[in-house]
Amino acid sequence: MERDAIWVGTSWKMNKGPAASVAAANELARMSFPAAIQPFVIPPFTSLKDVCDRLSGSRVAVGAQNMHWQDEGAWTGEISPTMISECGAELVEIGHSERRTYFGETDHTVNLKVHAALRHGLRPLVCIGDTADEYSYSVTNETLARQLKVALHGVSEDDVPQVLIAYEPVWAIGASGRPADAAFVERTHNYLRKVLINIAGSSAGSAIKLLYGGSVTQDNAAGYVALPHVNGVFVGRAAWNVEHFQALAEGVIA
Ligand SMILES: O=C(COP(=O)(O)O)[C@@H](O)CO
Repeated sequence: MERDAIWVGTSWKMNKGPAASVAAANELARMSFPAAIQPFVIPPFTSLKDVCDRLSGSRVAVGAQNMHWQDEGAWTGEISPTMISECGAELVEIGHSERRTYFGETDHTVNLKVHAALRHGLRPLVCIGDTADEYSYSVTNETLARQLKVALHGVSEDDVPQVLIAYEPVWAIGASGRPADAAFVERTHNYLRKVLINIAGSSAGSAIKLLYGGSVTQDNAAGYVALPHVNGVFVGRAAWNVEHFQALAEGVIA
């Protein structure tokens, strides 16, 4: 993975069964992406191994959408870091707002998962974000600082640069969301960088990749990436079609 690359990725969320995932992965494997871009896709668990196999040796990194923090055990329905590694994934998404809102993910479990991912050589992609209420009460920064501090608690300075952070306002995600305006993203990412430097020190805190997500499209992606401290975008709906994904990735640096 290119150290200074701009990260452009998509989670397919609960879309694409095994056949559709394999077809998409085959298309992605044939595509080229600008050298400055680090593309990644995050398929559902049922397709993880197939997608990893098809994209192995390509420029597209593959991740899982969630995981448990234990290596094994009586945790019905869960997937462990060892299972994810064995599939060939390099990344794991942790703490997406849909998991926090509907499946009981907490700052504490996010922290356990970050440590587990790093122990297993997986790159954690930690999602943080303020709710619409928090935004309207102007406590966005307080919420994000808390989420970041707990997520990275106990992570060594050496490991911190492995972590990717996606700032995704909950009010910006999905069909009912509205994209955050660029000035707000700029202010918020500046603040996040300061918090990261405060947590991890200047060198490690500056090295962490900070992505923006929430209603990113081909029209607005380049505007976000042009902002200071925005090192990429994490995209949902606008990148589920692989040709749209490629176009969005190319457009980010056009
Ligand atoms: O949830 C995300 C953004 O979804 P959009 O459909 O782009 O609003 C982000 O985590 C990518 O999955």
